[in-house]
Formats: sequence, C-alpha cells, structure tokens
Amino acid sequence: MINDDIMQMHWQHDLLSSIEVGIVVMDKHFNVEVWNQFMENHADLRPSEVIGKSLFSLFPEIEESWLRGKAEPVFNLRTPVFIIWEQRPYLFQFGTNRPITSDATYMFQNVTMFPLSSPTGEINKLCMLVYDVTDQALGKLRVERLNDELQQMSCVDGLTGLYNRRYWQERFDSHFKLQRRRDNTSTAMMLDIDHFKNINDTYGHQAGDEVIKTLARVIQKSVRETDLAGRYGGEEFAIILVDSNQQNAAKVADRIRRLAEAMMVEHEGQQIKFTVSVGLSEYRPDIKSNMAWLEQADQALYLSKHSGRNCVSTWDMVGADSAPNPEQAKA
Ligand SMILES: Nc1nc2c(ncn2[C@@H]2O[C@H](COP(=O)(O)OP(=O)(O)OP(=O)(O)O)[C@@H](O)[C@H]2O)c(=O)[nH]1
Repeated sequence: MINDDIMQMHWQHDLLSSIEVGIVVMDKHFNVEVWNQFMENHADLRPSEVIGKSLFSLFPEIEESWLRGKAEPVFNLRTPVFIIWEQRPYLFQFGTNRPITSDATYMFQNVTMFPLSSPTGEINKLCMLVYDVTDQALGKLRVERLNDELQQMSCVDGLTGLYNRRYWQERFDSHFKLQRRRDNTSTAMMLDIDHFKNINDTYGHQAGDEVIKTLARVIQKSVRETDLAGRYGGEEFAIILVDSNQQNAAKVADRIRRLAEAMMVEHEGQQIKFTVSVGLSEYRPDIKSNMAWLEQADQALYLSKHSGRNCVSTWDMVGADSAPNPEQAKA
C-alpha cells in the first residue's frame, strides 16, 4: 500500500515536470504550494525558492488587488476563472525563446484558475494553469496588422497619403446623403496644379511627383480633420469642406493657393515653383446629385483656368456674362 502511494507520487511528479503548462497551487492567501518544472524553467526560480512564499512578493508585476478580485469566484462560487491574452498579454513576465525576428519580447499567456477542494469539501486552495500562447497571439496580431494595412492601402493614395479616388468617392456619396438632411452647408472644392505638364516636361516625372506630394501636405495642413480630402486624378484634388459655406471655403482655398504659390520644391538640386487653380461650389438643396455638385466645382475650376490660373472661382461666377478678373476672385 505504501509502495503504491510512493509510486503514484512519483508518477505525479513526473507528470507535473514534463507537462508544457505552468502549474501553480496556492492557498487562499496566494502562498505557493506547488510549482512545476515549466514555472521553474521560465521564472528561473526553483520550488525551494518559492514554496511558502506569497505570489505577489515573488512577482511584483502581478497587480495584487486585481488578481485577488479575479480569483474571488474560484473560492466563493467554486467556478473556474479564465484570463486570456487579449485581456492581459501575460500574468508572469516571462521572456520568450522565439527567434529575434519575431516581435514577441515576452510570453503571451492564457491563465486558468480553478478551485481545489479538501476531503471535507472545503475550498481553500486554487490551482493556476499557465499556457504559453505566444505563437497563436503573434499569428493573430500579424493577421490584424495585415488587415489594417490592407484597409489603409485600399483607402489611401500611395503618393500623397490622402484618400484615393475610389474611397473618396464612397465617402462623398455618403456625405451627400447626409448633407441633404443637415442644416449646415458644405462646400465642394476641386483643385488642380497649373501647367503641370510643363513641370513634368521641364524637371522630369519624379520632380512632378514631388510637387504633387508637396501640395498634398499643404492641403492636409489647411483643412480640418473632418473634411474629406482626396487625390481625384493625377494632379487634381477634390475636397469637401464640411460645415463651411462658400465664403469660408474661399478663405481656405485662397490660403492653399497662396501657400502653394510660396512653396519652393527642391528636387535633385532643382528648385521648382508651382501654382494651383481652384473651383468651389456650395451645397444647395436644389442640387440633384453628388456628381452634379462636383461638376459645379469642376466648372468653377475650369473658369479659374480660363481666367489666367492661380486663382479661386466659385460656381455662381460661372455663366456670368463676362469672365471675372482672377484678381477679383482671390479672397
Ligand atoms: N509626375 C506626375 N505626373 C502626372 C501624374 N498624373 C498625371 N500626371 C501628368 O499631369 C499632366 C496633366 O497635364 P494637363 O491635364 O494637360 O494639365 P496641365 O499641364 O496641368 O495644364 P492646366 O491644368 O491647364 O494648367 C500630364 O502630363 C500627366 O501625364 C502623376 O502621378 N505624377
């Protein structure tokens, strides 16, 4: 009988040692009673160094009040408790033996705590199982990051960082539907670099790209975060200035025009100047569709081009008997 007991204890010890899961048994005060090989290997603490000691004094990184609260149902309701890595990446700050190329600097852990009952049915100990879930966690984080990047790539224009045309159009469609029910008006802006073909022809395509990027930065700095700014074509930009009437939009447009005029783009030792032309159209309830609205801004842009460029025109100037003086159009 005694031999049988010894044998069983021996097996249990082997079992606890070889299992690839951390096993910690603690009393109600979180004093350690069992500490298996997995815990020993990863914490670099032998059972003799931890048994009888409080978990919180051994591992100051564990927030005592939080873990005590978490473990309450184990003692009070006799139910297991789970802590998953998405909630808290780890309970014990263990390093990881993953390759340096992986982005894990610590072991992601899932932790289970469950009650251990005495022969009289009392719950005065809990068992904690610590699972190394680093590979699953890294896999999931990698997929999430890729999804974010894909999402970002599908919305953003690679050269300028502004919305690309497809995504801008989608957002513009929803804005138009909302706009019809809103009290505040918004203004559509079309903006185009003047004589851009000459810039490409004179300085080269890459220099042209640099000009486009510079202008995109000017636009980004000049509009609000809630505005909708996109690269609509090669050197053409479309912007919805949300909650801005034509008067306010003209101020923004002229600020962009002036900033662009003042810019000096440096590319491979070349210094490039450029200007922009702008067309504006304020939303009115009689505008039937989003594309009709944008078309008005485009016609105002066309007017700016025909008025000598480097100026801002509005839709209500289009069709006026005489073409406006571009200087008048400058806000
Ligand atoms: N560098 C560069 N050039 C582009 C890009 N997309 C379009 N273009 C060029 O932009 C030029 C646009 O020329 P046009 O439409 O004739 O207009 P413009 O020369 O700016 O003349 P106006 O608009 O009338 O002032 C063309 O030469 C296109 O090849 C781009 O992403 N990068």
